[in-house]
Amino acid sequence: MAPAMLETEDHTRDAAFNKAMHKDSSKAHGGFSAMLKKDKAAQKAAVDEYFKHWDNKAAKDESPETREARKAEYATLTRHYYNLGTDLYEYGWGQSFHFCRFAYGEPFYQAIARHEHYLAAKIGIKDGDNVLDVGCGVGGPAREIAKFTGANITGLNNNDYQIERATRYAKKEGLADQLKFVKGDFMQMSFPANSFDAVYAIEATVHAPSLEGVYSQIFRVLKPGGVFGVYEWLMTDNYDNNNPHHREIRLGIEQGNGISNMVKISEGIAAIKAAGFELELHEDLAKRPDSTPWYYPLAGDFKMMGSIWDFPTIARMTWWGRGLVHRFVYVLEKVGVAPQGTQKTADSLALGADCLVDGGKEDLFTPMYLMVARKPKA
Ligand SMILES: CC(C)=CCC[C@@H](C)[C@H]1CC[C@H]2C3=C(CC[C@]12C)[C@@]1(C)CC[C@H](O)C[C@@H]1CC3
Repeated sequence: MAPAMLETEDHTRDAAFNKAMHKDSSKAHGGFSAMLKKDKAAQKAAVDEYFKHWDNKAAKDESPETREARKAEYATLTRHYYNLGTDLYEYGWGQSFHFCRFAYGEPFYQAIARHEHYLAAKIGIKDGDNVLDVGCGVGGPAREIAKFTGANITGLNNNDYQIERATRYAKKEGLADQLKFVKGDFMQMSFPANSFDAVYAIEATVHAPSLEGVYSQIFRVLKPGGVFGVYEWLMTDNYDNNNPHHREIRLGIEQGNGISNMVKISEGIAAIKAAGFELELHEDLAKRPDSTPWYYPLAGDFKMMGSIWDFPTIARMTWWGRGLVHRFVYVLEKVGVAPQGTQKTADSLALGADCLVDGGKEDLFTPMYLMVARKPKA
């Protein structure tokens, strides 16, 4: 396989765009209020840049060239996806941008935290360890794992706005000494070789144009003998790219979630081995016989709700909850309160959500393929 092309990094340009679009909205209390404080022209530029990859590009017409064009601009595509989606994520989901398993009767945020603890335990993070979180979002998992293990965690992220939010939350929770957040492209990390005791990535490395590329970077910065743990987004091996329905699901997930190139489980396993790791454990956690599937909140299934206190969270994710907010956003956009493109972003997230649920129900997709891999000592 040809090595993935890397996009040239320009942190000054990205910082200027962040300032222009988000202004001081990273200080806003919640996602919804932050959403209304953007610069309209900059937001339009982000919308145009993101949707040029998806508009009028139907699954049935997908060609290797369209995929290559997305892969070539993976960093810009993902950065703008999160410029547009972060506030909606926080409003709808909270500060840990990932799915999780649900035990019987388990409340939503408890299950989210347990999923983070599980990964930290599987890779054996200890008090005082120097740990890297690859693609850290607004730092929900890093804060939880720092509290759970006592480790010092560096969060790597390609989006300045998320770094601002993550830094603010860490400070607010008194974790500033244990956590730091660094801007950068995970395909070309600037950390020295052999610098971390452990590395984890929670539903983030799927944004890479090549899993082998990002796993190789992780291998380089991990100390010999160190462990990498990942929850990977992968199409299952039931996925058939020649089946138009399967393809629509995969493309809907990619568009709704800022992904340039999602691959199958077999390719994920091959990539981690090709990067040099010894794969100690791999398992699709979505296949565990849980009574409540990982996608239930997105499917808005109240019957599966673990606690009555989850009602507002789940309600926001039902088709009517989403519909209500999206209509509200439409009106705000029309009267000029919300920036142009907010509605388009919300619609695209909703399409992605429906495809995630279908992908989960039809066993074509998993957001929790667990791999635990070690960098050999010599
Ligand atoms: C993109 C990757 C790799 C991981 C993020 C996983 C999840 C946290 C998101 C996937 C789909 C997202 C949606 C929302 C929140 C975050 C996700 C579940 C919303 C519920 C946010 C509120 C909107 O009105 C609807 C969104 C649907 C999709």
